[in-house]
Amino acid sequence: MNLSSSPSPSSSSLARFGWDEGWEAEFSLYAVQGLVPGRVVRVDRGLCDVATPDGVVRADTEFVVPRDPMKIVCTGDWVAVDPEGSDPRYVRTLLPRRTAFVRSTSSKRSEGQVLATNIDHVVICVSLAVELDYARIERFLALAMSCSMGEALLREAADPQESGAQPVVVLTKADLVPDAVTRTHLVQDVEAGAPGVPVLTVSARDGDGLDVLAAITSGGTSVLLGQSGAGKSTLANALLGGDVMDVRAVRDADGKGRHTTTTRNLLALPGGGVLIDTPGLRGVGLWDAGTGVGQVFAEIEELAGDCRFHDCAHESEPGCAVLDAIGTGTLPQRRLDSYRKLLRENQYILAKTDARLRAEIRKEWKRKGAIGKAAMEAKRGRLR
Ligand SMILES: Nc1nc2c(ncn2[C@@H]2O[C@H](COP(=O)(O)OP(=O)(O)OP(=O)(O)O)[C@@H](O)[C@H]2O)c(=O)[nH]1
Ligand SMILES: [Zn+2]
Repeated sequence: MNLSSSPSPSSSSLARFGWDEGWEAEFSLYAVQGLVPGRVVRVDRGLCDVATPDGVVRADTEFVVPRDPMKIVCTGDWVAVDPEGSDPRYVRTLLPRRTAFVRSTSSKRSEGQVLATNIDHVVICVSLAVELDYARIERFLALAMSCSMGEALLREAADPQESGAQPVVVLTKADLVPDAVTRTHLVQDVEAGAPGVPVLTVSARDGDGLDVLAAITSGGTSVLLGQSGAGKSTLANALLGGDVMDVRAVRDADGKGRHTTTTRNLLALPGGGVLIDTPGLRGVGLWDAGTGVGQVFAEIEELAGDCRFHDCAHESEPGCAVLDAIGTGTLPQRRLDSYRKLLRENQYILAKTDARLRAEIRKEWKRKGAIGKAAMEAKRGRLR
């Protein structure tokens, strides 16, 4: 194996973990210092497993422990570690994140928990075994959108062209809806509530639609979100195919055989692309995306408190503290634009959720009405 500290020849093995020209450019500063690039596949108690051109190595995060909990080394991060020879290796720096999946830990705006970083696709899994819950799908979509906005917070010098994570809705267990026309209607229903978001049906059982999903996940890093029982693990296994063994073999490449029993939270997919599955992401449904806006843009909400008008829209109002901050340069225009975009998206989702909710309630009434009518008729029949 090539153990050269120059990233160009040795980092080609990192391509399967998502290494690209952008990361190479970000890393060049550390390459000249002889550091080795790698992607964090697992974190626990101040240590992490890092996939490097030398195989998976254990590294200590002591030198990169930040005050800010949002900057704690996380699964999905790209880092620079010591070259081989130092034991233990240390994580020397964290490359700027492209996206971050953040969960607010409380209703206070200060604390956030980073669940996974550098995600390109948020795959929202929805089971066709039960009736579609549109409000829930929309909550997951809001979450996916907040992931793309995480970048604005964590990467001040972000390229505005970078769009962040893309959501995709996968209707799982499609084999349970054998009628193609019904399946198409269900897809159209979900599409109507999620403009611009791809919606597909997949059956892990008979393999239908798996190729379409695999094509999406083959580029970049994906996470699977969804209710318990939505079929995430089954889909992950289907995407990983027989390559799970191969992944283990790579893990042993550090030759020390110390961590062979631990699980990884980041896996290279055999068809290309990377899958992140962390326990933290599993419970993400508890997160309220609506409150996320104020947390991600806390400084804007704080400024807004000083606006002359209570309901200031920060457009052209006199005495607007937000616009003042733009004027003096303390608040970047890009931040305000991102804030407005997310607020708009949130309002749109909330409005839609309410409409859906009303439709659901109406449907439930009708259903109950029908049951009541049937029961009445049955009773009458018996009396006759
Ligand atoms: N009919 C059918 N059943 C499926 C399919 N995929 C998964 N299932 C079943 O759905 C159930 C739940 O699947 P899981 O993959 O464990 O769901 P999960 O989302 O990982 O659930 P948690 O681990 O609780 O988050 C299991 O009994 C699976 O066998 C499918 O394509 N068709
Ligand atoms: Zn204002």
